[in-house]
Amino acid sequence: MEQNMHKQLTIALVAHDRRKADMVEWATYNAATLAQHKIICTGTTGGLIQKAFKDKGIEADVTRVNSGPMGGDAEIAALVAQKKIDLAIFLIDDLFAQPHEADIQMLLRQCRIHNVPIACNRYSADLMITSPLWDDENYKPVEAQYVPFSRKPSKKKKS
Ligand SMILES: O=C(CO)COP(=O)(O)O
Repeated sequence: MEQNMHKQLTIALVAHDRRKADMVEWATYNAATLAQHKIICTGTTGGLIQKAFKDKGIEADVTRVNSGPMGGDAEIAALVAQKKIDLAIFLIDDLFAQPHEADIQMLLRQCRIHNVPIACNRYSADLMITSPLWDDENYKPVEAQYVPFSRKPSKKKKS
C-alpha cells in the first residue's frame, strides 16, 4: 500500500523473533510508503527487512543498530529521547519472555514520555502510518506535562 506524505519521517522498526515474519510482511506491504522515509531497525529485524526489500527490488534507506539483546532497543530508546524518531513499530512477543526485558520497557517508556507514537500490533501500525496528521500544519503534538503532585499535609491525630 502506498501513502504519499510530504513530511519525511524517521521510523523505527523492531520485532521479536517470533514476530519477525509479521514485521517483514507488514514492511513489504507498506514498502512503497516506507521507501519515502528513513528506517532505523534493530540488527536482525533490519537485516530481514533489507533482504526482503532487495529481493523485491525496493530501494529504501534502512539503518541497523545493534541487535535487541545487545543494546539495540536501548539505542533506539536514546534516539527517541533525542527526538530523532517520529514513529516506532515494535512487534513484541507477548507469549515469550525476553532476556532484555528492561531494555524493551525502556523503549516503550521513552516513547510514552516523549509522546512518540508506538504501534505494538499491525493494525495500529497501519493506522499510524496512514494518518493525515503527519502533514497537517495546524496539528502540533502536545508533550506530556508532569505536573508536580501536591499532597495535602495530613492532620495530626490528637493524643
Ligand atoms: O530484540 C529485539 C527487540 O527487543 C529485536 O532485536 P533484533 O531485531 O536484533 O532481533
